[in-house]
Amino acid sequence: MFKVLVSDPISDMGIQMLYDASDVEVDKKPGLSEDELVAIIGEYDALLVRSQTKVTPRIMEAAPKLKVIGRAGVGVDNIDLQAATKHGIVVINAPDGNTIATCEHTFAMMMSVARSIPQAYKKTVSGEWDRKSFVGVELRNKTLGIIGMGRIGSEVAKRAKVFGMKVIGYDPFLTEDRAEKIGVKLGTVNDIAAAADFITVHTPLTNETRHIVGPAQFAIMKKGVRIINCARGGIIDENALVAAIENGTVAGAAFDVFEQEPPQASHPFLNNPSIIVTPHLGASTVEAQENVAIDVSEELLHILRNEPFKNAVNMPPVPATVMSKLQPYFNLGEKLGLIAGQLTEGPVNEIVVSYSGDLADVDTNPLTRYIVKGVFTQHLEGINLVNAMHMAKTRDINVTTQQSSTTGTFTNLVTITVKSKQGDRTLAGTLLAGYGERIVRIDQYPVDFAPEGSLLLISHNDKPGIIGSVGTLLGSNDVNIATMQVGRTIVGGSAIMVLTIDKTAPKEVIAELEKQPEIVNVRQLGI
Ligand SMILES: NC(=O)C1=CN([C@@H]2O[C@H](COP(=O)(O)OP(=O)(O)OC[C@H]3O[C@@H](n4cnc5c(N)ncnc54)[C@H](O)[C@@H]3O)[C@@H](O)[C@H]2O)C=CC1
Ligand SMILES: O=C(O)C(=O)COP(=O)(O)O
Repeated sequence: MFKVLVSDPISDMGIQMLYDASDVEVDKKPGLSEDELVAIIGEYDALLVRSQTKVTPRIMEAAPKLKVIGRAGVGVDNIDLQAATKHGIVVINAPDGNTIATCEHTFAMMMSVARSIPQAYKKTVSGEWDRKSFVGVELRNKTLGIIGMGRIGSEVAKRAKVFGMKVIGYDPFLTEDRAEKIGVKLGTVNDIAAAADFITVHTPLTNETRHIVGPAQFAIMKKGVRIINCARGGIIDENALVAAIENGTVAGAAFDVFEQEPPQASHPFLNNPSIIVTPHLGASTVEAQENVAIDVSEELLHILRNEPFKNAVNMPPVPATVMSKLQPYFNLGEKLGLIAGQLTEGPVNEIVVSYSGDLADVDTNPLTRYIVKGVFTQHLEGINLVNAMHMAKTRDINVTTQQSSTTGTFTNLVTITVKSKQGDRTLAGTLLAGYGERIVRIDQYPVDFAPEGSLLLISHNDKPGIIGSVGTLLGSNDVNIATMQVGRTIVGGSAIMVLTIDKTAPKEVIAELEKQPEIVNVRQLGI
């Protein structure tokens, strides 16, 4: 039974599939402190959050069973991604479900700041009929500057065009083609600052975007500009904004997010008549909350059940075209790693992977992850696809890959060499049409077997009678041989025997085998 902790208010309708799953138990405990979370997180396999729960390294250290943190929303700045990767915890988000809600909230804020709706409402309900103080501005023919043209920024741009606004956009990933398609002029942050009547930001908060709108930008803005932030507190420098309102440059601002949430009562925005605020409500619609909870629950179930999942935040994304080419090789890669890892003596220094044939011209990084995970599986506790590369890096283990279109005998070939001080071990495998995964080389020996079940790898001298004596010894100990393969490079030289056996051979039987003349060593491998 998988235990899921929901530590923020998340739509019940959206997580219905978790309640319905027979292998999942859901606990809803919103509003826990870090200490309270640390005390209970150890029993959970999954944690589901929005933006309130700060998922700190301390919480992850106390969570040996935690496999996945699901963020029902976009921003993952409340989750320590580095710590999650280190602990092998997959972090997923639901990036699409709240785009429209946040875009519409941005528009609501823009309209509100253009027409002073919250200020006018406040006066009107207090009994004052003040029609003079609230003369607004129209959006039509005004210039809107958008910093961050991703999902939300692009939707804002579309709506602005319908309102008759000119739009200038800045985003390092916005191509001229795409900008033209959505009718947006490209510009820099300073171009936007100098030309815009309204400026809205839609980037994540990163080192580059922190205070991307600061004193230097306010200094070149047009008088009467209005500023909107429905993305993250800190993208716009809060103090510089207050100063720009005081010196008459900025006519008004609308903020849904703050550098510190919730803001302290003394925060300068809270008693400034030119600034309107909402308490991080961008994604708070019934529809968005249902969407994000459904999306994240679906992925969460896949991860808990070890099923393929789309993209995780702390793993590089794999385009669908690459995924369809690579997926058939994942199992082969992991098993090659698993066998090579078990054969290697002493600490691993380096892993060299070479891909050839069909794998020559595809991004094989995701497959390398499976191989590296396989190599470490028997040696490092908690290794998984999320932390495999991180584990290698933090242990100074070089992972290098090569690609070549030379096919040789096989249409595709994955060869891995695991290097240690005690020597190198090399394995090669292929996907054979109609036969599935085959291991076709161990060190210098050509072999051909399916990597499954229990394997016995026997290094021996190529002398008559050895195969018979191995068979007799195993048979008399009730160990049934399913398949047997012998590999040698020269007649009478050193050779290996690969046996697939129906059940694990007892230790005494392995010891007995090792005593046989001409047998050099015997390794039992689990795959
Ligand atoms: N107020 C709220 O409740 C909500 C706030 N958000 C915030 O909105 C942000 C944007 O969300 P989406 O549009 O869904 O994300 P997105 O990932 O689709 O778009 C973000 C865009 O910012 C761009 N960007 C990154 N660094 C930049 C830089 N230095 N300068 C200019 N552009 C840069 C990226 O290239 C990307 O196109 C999220 O990161 C989140 O922080 C999202 C949902 C709800
Ligand atoms: O999705 C996001 O990035 C948001 O900021 C929404 O946050 P929330 O889920 O409403 O706490």
